[in-house]
Amino acid sequence: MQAILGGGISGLSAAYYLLKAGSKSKIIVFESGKRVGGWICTSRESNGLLFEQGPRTIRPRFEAGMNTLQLIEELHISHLVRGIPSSHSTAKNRMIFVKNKLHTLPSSLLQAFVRKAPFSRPLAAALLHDLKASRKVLDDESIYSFVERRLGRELADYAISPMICGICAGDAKEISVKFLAKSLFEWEQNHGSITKGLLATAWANREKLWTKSSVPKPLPGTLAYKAKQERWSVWSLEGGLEILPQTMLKHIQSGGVEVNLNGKCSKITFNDEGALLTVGNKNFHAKNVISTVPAQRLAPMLADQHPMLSEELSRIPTVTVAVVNLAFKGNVLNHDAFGFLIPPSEQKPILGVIFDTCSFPQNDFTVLTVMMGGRWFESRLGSSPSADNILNIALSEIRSILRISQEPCNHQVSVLKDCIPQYVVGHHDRVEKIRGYIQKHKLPLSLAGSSYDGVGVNDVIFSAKQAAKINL
Ligand SMILES: Cc1cc2nc3c(=O)[nH]c(=O)nc-3n(C[C@H](O)[C@H](O)[C@H](O)COP(=O)(O)OP(=O)(O)OC[C@H]3O[C@@H](n4cnc5c(N)ncnc54)[C@H](O)[C@@H]3O)c2cc1C
Ligand SMILES: C=Cc1c2[nH]c(c1C)Cc1[nH]c(c(CCC(=O)O)c1C)Cc1[nH]c(c(C)c1CCC(=O)O)Cc1[nH]c(c(C)c1C=C)C2
Repeated sequence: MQAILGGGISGLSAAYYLLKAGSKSKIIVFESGKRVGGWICTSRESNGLLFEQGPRTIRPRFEAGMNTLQLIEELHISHLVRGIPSSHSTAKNRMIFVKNKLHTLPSSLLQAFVRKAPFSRPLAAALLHDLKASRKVLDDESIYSFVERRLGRELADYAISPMICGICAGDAKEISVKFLAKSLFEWEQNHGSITKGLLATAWANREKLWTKSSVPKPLPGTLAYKAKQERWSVWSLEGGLEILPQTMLKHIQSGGVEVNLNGKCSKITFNDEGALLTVGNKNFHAKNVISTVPAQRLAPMLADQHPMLSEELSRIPTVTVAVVNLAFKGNVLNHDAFGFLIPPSEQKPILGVIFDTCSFPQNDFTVLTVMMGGRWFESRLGSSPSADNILNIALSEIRSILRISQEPCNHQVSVLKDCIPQYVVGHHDRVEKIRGYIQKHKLPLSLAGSSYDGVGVNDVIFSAKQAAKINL
């Protein structure tokens, strides 16, 4: 038997790819909760409105993005895909709230040469800063410190810090530069500055500019091809993103995969035949295990037999995010944008707001999602804020920032406990050490999911595909 821990999108994807590759063993997915999908969760209100609790948009680009689109095709749900072209207002308008004002961030190369508040200089001037700053030889550092050193403090405060909030609800002063800017960091380490590294790379690749790129090109007729032709910035699914795990569940079950809901795994003991899993009060023998549960959940399962591995896994932290979905009758927004983020230096109780219906309209309603907490959950919201408390903070902030005085017709408050891993300084080395330990001890265990190689939906599906390949 091949065991998969976790029935989120990565666990389901692992089962899907094992099945697709023709695995002959019985495949069992163990999911501790009573539903599959993990953080992908869409709810439908009684008046038909859709609320997304977790992810709502997926990027189509790069190998992992194209892979997800291929998966969508294989699941026969391409007709539900709604792409947002990069010319759309929500792709162009991403805002930050600084000093009591909303500012649209530059979204084109041209705009980088013009001064735009809250920046005191055009963004392109940061390149001069980079050329003047001396190289600092380091193994890793925080993305905030890297950007502050090389490009200046304003970029670190007003571009990078909110962006890190908008991806992992984390503090840029703690998150590794390798999370988002690995190439830029390497350019400094190898060439002395980002600019010199960029020029050296462009020069080294000058011939490839006119020949075939190494990134696979989508084939005509595929969804990835359509995404490229139509220049999608992001896409979603008509009816909500949860259709993806639901469709996948039906597909893998019809292929013979067993999905055990309420199947919390509490212990893994490796032996000569593979692994013995303790799930509730039952034991299961597996030839190998693909874990897609958060590293901190896997850690206690291995503590008795592999304390060092368990210790390293438990050092990958997570944060909790409070999500408030709000719906209003009519259009209550004065902005046509993706939404806005608030840099942590502003010390506001919310992280940002997504203007859902600007991207995907829902009849005559405005749907907004307010995100709160993250790395600052306890310090800004307290240790266990009530749902009413969270709702009131969200409403008071959107009243003051967006000037919305109308009461919402629908609302939903959710606290997503430990939902996003934090790739803090040293994360890449830690993951290497963890995988090195597994390899050295020849454990029949593969790791996938958001704790290791990327936190987006594309990343985790791709990580599950890689894990399935190893386990064939
Ligand atoms: C608020 C929010 C917004 C997001 N927005 C975006 C976005 O816009 N775009 C994007 O690409 N990504 C986004 N993401 C990230 C994306 O949602 C995640 O990367 C992805 O859903 C993670 O899937 P997973 O299967 O790896 O993990 P999970 O969804 O965490 O699934 C793991 C599963 O394991 C189960 N489990 C835990 N412990 C055990 C155990 N002991 N035994 C058995 N099962 C167990 C859990 O119940 C869970 O179902 C967002 C995430 C959040 C939280
Ligand atoms: C404030 C909290 C959060 C918001 N979104 C997320 C959190 C934790 C989660 C999230 N958003 C994105 C990703 C990564 C997807 C990927 O492909 O890797 C995750 C895990 C996408 C995203 N959303 C915003 C940005 C800048 C990004 C990065 C990629 C991209 O450019 O598309 C913007 C944004 N996110 C949030 C808000 C309020 C917001 C506003 C502009 C919320």
